[in-house]
Amino acid sequence: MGLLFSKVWQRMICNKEMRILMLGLDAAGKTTILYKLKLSDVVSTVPTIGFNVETVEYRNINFTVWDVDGQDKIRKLWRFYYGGTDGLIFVVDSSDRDRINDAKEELHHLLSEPEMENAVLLVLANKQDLPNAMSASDVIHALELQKMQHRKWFIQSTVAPTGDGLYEGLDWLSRALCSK
Ligand SMILES: Nc1nc2c(ncn2[C@@H]2O[C@H](COP(=O)(O)OP(=O)(O)OP(=O)(O)O)[C@@H](O)[C@H]2O)c(=O)[nH]1
Ligand SMILES: [Mg+2]
Repeated sequence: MGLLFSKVWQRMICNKEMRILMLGLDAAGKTTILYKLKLSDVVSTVPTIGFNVETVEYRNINFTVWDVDGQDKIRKLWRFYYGGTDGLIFVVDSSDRDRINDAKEELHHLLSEPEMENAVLLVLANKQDLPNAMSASDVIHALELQKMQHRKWFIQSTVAPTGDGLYEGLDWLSRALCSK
């Protein structure tokens, strides 16, 4: 698995600085995914503002995961740290039917930010191993992805702890970003 991922990252090197942000509700699987990618050591920091930021730097790629709990003050901070995001990875707990609507609202709120204007969107329908998980097409409808007219997006089913689907998702992202 490590080898496959390193190939994906090799392809992501296209002589461009890239900012990739990974977000999603709490417990969606973001940290698990970040570790699974094992690019190098994940740097986890708690800045004075009091929330977690996890970053991975690999050549031209800056990969950042923010703890987001729907607070507007955190969204305002992205603006401070980042001029714009090239790729947004939005992680969903597909088994959490109770909160899929919250995830939808969070996603659409995020995408309405000016910094996200040119971002391509990769949705990871995570936790597909759980018996009650929604399928990727259920997640498309629940998140109303089909309504997005002007954004390049892709959905991928994943199981973060085994890495299933991550390669395919990142492969799409690298192609989408390098052809931008
Ligand atoms: N069954 C199953 N469990 C998963 C999967 N992905 C993550 N988990 C578990 O879900 C829990 C939350 O995962 P995290 O990676 O900590 O989630 P997170 O998005 O980083 O959560 P916050 O840091 O709280 O925002 C952990 O117990 C993971 O082991 C998956 O695909 N399947
Ligand atoms: Mg986390």
